[in-house]
Amino acid sequence: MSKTRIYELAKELGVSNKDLMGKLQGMGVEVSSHMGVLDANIVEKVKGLYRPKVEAVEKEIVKKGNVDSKNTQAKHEKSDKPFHKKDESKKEVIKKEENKNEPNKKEPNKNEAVKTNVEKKSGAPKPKSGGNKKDDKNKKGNKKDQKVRENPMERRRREREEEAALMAELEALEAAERAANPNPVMKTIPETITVKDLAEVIGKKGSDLVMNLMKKGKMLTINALLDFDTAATIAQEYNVILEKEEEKDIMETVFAEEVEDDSVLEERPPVVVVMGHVDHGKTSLLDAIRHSSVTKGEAGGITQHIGAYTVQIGGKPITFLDTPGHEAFTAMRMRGAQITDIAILVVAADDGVMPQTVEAINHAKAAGVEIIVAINKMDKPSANPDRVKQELTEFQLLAEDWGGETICVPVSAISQEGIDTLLEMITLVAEMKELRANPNKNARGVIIEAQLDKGRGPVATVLVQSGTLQVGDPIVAGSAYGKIRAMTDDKGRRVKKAGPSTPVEILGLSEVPTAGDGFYVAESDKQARQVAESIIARNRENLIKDTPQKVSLDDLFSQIQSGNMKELNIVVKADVQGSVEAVRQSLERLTNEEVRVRIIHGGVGAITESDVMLASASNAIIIGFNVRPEPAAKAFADEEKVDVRLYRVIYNAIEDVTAAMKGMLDPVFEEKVLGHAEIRQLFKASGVGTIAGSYVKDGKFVRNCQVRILRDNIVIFEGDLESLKRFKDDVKEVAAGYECGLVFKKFNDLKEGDWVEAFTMVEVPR
Ligand SMILES: Nc1nc2c(ncn2[C@@H]2O[C@H](COP(=O)(O)OP(=O)(O)OP(=O)(O)O)[C@@H](O)[C@H]2O)c(=O)[nH]1
Repeated sequence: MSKTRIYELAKELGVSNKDLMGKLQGMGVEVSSHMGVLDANIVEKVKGLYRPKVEAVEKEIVKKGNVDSKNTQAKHEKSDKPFHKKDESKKEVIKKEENKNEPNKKEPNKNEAVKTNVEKKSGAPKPKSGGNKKDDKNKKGNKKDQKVRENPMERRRREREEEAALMAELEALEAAERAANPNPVMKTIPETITVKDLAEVIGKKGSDLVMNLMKKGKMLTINALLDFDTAATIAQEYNVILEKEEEKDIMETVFAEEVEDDSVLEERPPVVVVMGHVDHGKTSLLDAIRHSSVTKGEAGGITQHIGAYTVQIGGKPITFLDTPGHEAFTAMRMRGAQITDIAILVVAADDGVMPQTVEAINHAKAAGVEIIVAINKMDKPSANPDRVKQELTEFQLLAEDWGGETICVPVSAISQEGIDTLLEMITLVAEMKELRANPNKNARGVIIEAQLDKGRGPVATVLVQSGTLQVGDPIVAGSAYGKIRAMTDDKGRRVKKAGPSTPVEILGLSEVPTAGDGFYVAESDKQARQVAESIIARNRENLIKDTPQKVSLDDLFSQIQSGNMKELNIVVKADVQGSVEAVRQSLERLTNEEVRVRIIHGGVGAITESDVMLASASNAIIIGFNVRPEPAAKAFADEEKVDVRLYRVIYNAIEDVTAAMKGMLDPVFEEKVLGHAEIRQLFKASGVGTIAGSYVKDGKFVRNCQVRILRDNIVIFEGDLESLKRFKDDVKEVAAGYECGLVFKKFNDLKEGDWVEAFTMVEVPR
């Protein structure tokens, strides 16, 4: 019967001699040293004792999914198949499991462990046969016989061979691992991440990651926050490459353009503005409308004034903006607020179409707003509605009863005549326009007016455009933000909600917002504050960067080329109506396939702030004939970067616009001062004239430059330099600190002490 020494069996089982000897003693086998010899039946018993533990550990690993069952089986059957990394982890577990039983035991080195495992599974150090278990068992028996017969030399050689074979297997294992995972996994994470979340990203258990970090000397809890770089370094170990998530612009989140599905849209009331010439009855009409609804039983108040109000007509609400006039309307538009659906154009029946009526028409048209004409003061004996209708035809507003499409309603704000009809017409037009909005979402809208109330703080009237505004909503409007503390409707009643087209007064903003600013409901108070802060920062930047340039003749061509410009809007102001019409016709005729030239407003008189406002809101240029901008309008145009061109001859304006459209405007020249010289002595030379002996004080004088001569700071001559001399010679240039002789073209009336300024005209890029 074959005999096995204790140390040989210990090696075969991958346990320490001490461990094995302990086990043997427990079995009642007498052992004195690790050189002791064991009978085969004892060896089998010992192996039987160790096997369940090994198998249990293996089963556990399979259960954990660390080893796929197929692989395990294959490995039990085919020991010549290359190892997988998973086997390695299994070996680690086996080792740990065994070490647990014997805490003092030194861990065998990696290769030994691998070897032991191979031996355990195959029953032979490195069998090359792919035979069945039975065969293996037989071989095992042979091997033991062989071991017993081996002399120490042979044994060492065999061990070296086994080791080499195992090393080769290890290498193969690593290669297989690399082949199985050729590319690292890419994942994105935010700027910071908790250990737990990072574990999830790299597909590990949080506790495992904590352990790993601990081994590296980093004592972190599962909820500890890691910065991106630390997280990336850790992830790399797991073959995961991390990238930083792009920070989503909070402004984009809040201001994202709304694309609404048709199914979520519901009918909303129209928003109406009243416009017209001064004294034609805008305010009276708004009062009459409000009054008519109050007398029809609407409780509350005429007294309450919140910048907008809603009236009910046949159960259908209409919202009126309480600030009449096209300036207020365009000022809002200039700030980007498009809130009006319908404009009521008030024309006094006894006065007819007047300059501001024309402005109102053009402002409304430029905004693409539907116009309903209210022919007012019909109670007056001098009322002549037909004349009004006639005059309106000049502005492409043809009354319905004259075969056109413009609704004209004769009314009297004083006698209330026709007010009901006017309101009915508004609801009719609104229906035709199919005004709709989604009420079931966070609200958005516009600040209509705002002020600081001593007791209540910033108070703002807002018009909800979509969604439903609610008390408690975190709101942001320009640089103002806050949680809505309270809401009041136009009748002075406390309300909790306000849907589309509803005006309400709100409390709770951090500061007074600007009329025309949009308001948005944010996801949280924090987000509202962050957005407001971003807006403040952006405004600060804009102050430095300045307002963006609007369209100008100078860059018209490049804008046409880039496809940004499909329409050239122009406001024309002239000294007489004839010029306005002449210019309108000539300019509109320049329309070509690429650009439509559109005169959005034409009028007689100086260029006003209202003109600049319209131009700014409609991205238009202003052309003036024999008129100048009012001082305030000039400053306003500079501020708004509106291009204002002034001409005395219509032809020049047409020529400029034509050239601008073709990108062929004449180059622009700018004066550049070269230097100054003082005339110190005068000489007369026959055939030359007067030579001014001068001293160049600063800069330089060059041949053929232009000059202006100043006497007591008054320009007495401006023209060309005939010749520039140093002593008797003509020279190209004389620098500061040198004397020279100057001769001026066709000018000799000089005095000693006169100053000469040399300048040249240089072309500047447009
Ligand atoms: N007879 C008569 N007078 C009217 C009517 N509507 C307004 N008025 C008078 O016309 C004058 C001007 O009316 P407002 O309502 O102030 O006109 P407005 O267009 O608001 O004027 P501004 O605010 O200055 O632009 C007032 O004296 C009104 O009493 C009307 O239907 N009939």
